[in-house]
Amino acid sequence: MEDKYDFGLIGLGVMGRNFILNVADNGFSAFGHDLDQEKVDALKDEGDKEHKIDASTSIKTFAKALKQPRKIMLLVPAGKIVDSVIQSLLPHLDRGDIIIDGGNSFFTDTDRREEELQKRAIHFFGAGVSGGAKGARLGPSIMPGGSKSAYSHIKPIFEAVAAKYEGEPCVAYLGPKSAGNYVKMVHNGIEYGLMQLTSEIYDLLKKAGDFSNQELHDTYSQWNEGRLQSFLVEITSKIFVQKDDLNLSELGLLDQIKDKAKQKGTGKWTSQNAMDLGIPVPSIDIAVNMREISALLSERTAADKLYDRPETEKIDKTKLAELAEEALYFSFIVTYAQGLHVLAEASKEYGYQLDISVIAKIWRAGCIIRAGLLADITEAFEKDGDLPNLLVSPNFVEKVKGSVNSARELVAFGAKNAIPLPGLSNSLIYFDAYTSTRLPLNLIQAQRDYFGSHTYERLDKEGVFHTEWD
Ligand SMILES: NC(=O)C1=CN([C@@H]2O[C@H](COP(=O)(O)OP(=O)(O)OC[C@H]3O[C@@H](n4cnc5c(N)ncnc54)[C@H](OP(=O)(O)O)[C@@H]3O)[C@@H](O)[C@H]2O)C=CC1
Ligand SMILES: O=C(CO)[C@H](O)[C@H](O)COP(=O)(O)O
Repeated sequence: MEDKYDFGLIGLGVMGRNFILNVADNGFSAFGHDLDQEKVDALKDEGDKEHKIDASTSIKTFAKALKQPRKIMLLVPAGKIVDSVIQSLLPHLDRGDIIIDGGNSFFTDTDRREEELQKRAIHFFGAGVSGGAKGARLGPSIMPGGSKSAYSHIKPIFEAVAAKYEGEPCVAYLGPKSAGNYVKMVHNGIEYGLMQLTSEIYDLLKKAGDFSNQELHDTYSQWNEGRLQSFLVEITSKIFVQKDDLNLSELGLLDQIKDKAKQKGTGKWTSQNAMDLGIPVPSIDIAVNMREISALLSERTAADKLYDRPETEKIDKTKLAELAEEALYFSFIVTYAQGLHVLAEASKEYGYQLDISVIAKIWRAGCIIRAGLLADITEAFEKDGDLPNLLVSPNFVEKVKGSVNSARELVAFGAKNAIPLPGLSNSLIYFDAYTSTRLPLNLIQAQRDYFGSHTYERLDKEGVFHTEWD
């Protein structure tokens, strides 16, 4: 028994290799498996006196090497590969063993897998991991969901390897079934929204303020020292001054990167599922749309030739940076608000029993959307766990009031000067609509009843009404 390993990891790619090294750094013995001999050999080479690590291309050897109940994490590409890895593992597992899918799997796949494995008395966790390669190596945020009783077996390992925020590990049991995968999916939806916002503000600063890459670096670095402090603002500041390895021109690397953004699906799934739940997330929707529009590069180039655009007015650099900081702060708040709103609704719909303050807490460090704001968000939901929307939190009303007008000014400027600010615009539209007692959708109800007898409700009388409009 002593020779057996505490933890097993399948898929020794970007995330898996780093995660298993992190586990070994924290004093747990760990055994890896990948079909690629080179990756297996590279991991074996990491073993030394302090790190008990081994690996094999044989799934049987891998399973035999693990202590029971086996704790096996998968960090393989989402989709059919996860099913095929589970199938290849099953003949070598015993009742009570635990499989943890750490990848970005779609949440209904996780529910299906959990149900199937339950029949064989195997516990299954969907545990989203965020933080990229560096996070996996040095401390990610981990979002586990699954069987509460089985969580006690993996808790010590996850708490040891997770990022720490003021000493607290950025991992917590989130809820049953696919709760962990779902939360990670929405994390990524918010990630899409924040990335879109930081990108369009970069465009605005360049076009309206003639900011150089060095000035963009200085501005984002300065923002990162203040209330916009976040991983994404920090890395963006660094990206602006990254030199080009290929040195093909005088320009920095960023200026040579094609403006076609790829996507693996988690942002789109967030939008699709939010729509199924009836929760609006326009700041995330538009971020997905913008990646889609960006992919139409040749069509965009052809269309560009057909239309003139107005000459861009210029704004004083200091003034523009001030407006942009306020607008970005406003739209970051709105984007988190939308993501958290989806989580609250999904919790009811799917029975996840999510505690939003705990989710905000474990996002404060380690993950891609970590930000100073998350400490304030945690506090808001600790005060009121049933908060329907961050925008109505007493902690946030003054922050929003103090920044929304800059968003208005820039959205108007962008529209007039043909600089697309879609994330900012959608955040503002969402805010204005969500905070309006009366919207013109009474007219839509009238139209529906006019052409389809769909009925309507009245302000002045209870009940459902239909009018013979003609
Ligand atoms: N990269 C990132 O920043 C993040 C990724 N994720 C998620 O984590 C998961 C893994 O991502 P990532 O590490 O980037 O992916 P990689 O492609 O880098 O790694 C996946 C590894 O799994 C191996 N693999 C594939 N099929 C099998 C199999 N049947 N048996 C054993 N090993 C197999 C692959 O081998 P081979 O290459 O030879 O096929 C590869 O080594 C994905 O779901 C991803 O979405 C989550 C957070 C961040
Ligand atoms: O999960 C992640 C970080 O938290 C991945 O980095 C993310 O999946 C990247 O997504 P996409 O390729 O769609 O931009």
